[in-house]
Amino acid sequence: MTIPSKLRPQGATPRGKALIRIGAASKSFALPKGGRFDAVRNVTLEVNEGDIFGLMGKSGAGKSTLLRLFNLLERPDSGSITIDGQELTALGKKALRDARQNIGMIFQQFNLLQNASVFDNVAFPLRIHGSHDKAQIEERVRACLDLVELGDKADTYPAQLSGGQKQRVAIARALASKPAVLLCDEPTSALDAETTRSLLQTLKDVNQRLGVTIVIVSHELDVLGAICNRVAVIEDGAVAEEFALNDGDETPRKTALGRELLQYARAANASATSAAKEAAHV
Ligand SMILES: Nc1ncnc2c1ncn2[C@@H]1O[C@H](COP(=O)(O)OP(=O)(O)OP(=O)(O)O)[C@@H](O)[C@H]1O
Repeated sequence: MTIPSKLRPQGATPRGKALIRIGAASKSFALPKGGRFDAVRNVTLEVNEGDIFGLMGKSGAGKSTLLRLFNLLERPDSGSITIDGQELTALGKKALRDARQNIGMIFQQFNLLQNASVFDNVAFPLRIHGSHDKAQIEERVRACLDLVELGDKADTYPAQLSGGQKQRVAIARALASKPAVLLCDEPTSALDAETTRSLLQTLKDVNQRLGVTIVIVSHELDVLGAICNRVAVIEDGAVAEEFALNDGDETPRKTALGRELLQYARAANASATSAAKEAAHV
């Protein structure tokens, strides 16, 4: 897939620089019978520009809550959330709305507007952020739909699409405002294995060719092993360990999940290498 340069995020920082800083963030929820539950506990994390950063952990560990702190869908009780140099918790409503244009998000259940066409779903974030230039919206929506290979589906409605196609529309919508960051909450959990593979390839392309930094929550180790360069293992709302997938052989991992993930990453690497070799012989 070739991604035209006009789709590249504006103001992208050089690869390798810290783009996201979560500083000692905590989040608790009120329990129905009184008291509070600590879903995220004192998390400090850095995600570098160009990373595909995975948040892994058992069910209920706090992964989704942590991810939702990144764009203040959940506001932390304490701590800071800095994206592209802006501390989000310090921003007023309008400035936060603007800052969120730099942070796209996709969800397990796609969250598309059912009564709107594919075109209007992708145009939605542009229109609500005050873009009134029809020609510009048209150009941007078409470019985003081409990017996810759904250029021919602009006039169809979500109900007429497969799960994989719905998630592609969600990606196109998330990229419409040229964000530097894409947050993915269990993006492949509702998809079959083959559709998952092709969607992961799209996310890799978005990362490598557009330079979009990706943070992905998944309970599927094969998914994280196939696309992440760095991961954090979340246990009881805290970071149990954090590591780069390519330094796994040298450093013993602290957690069982960390060790298991490395096996998946090696398997993904081996299959990518053999696919490349096969392709080279064709
Ligand atoms: N809005 C909320 N109100 C009360 N408790 C919540 C709320 N959101 C999350 N929690 C609780 O916080 C904990 C962490 O939830 P979270 O969804 O972040 O976990 P997770 O690691 O993403 O789990 P899963 O993989 O099952 O989605 C859970 O015990 C959950 O019940």
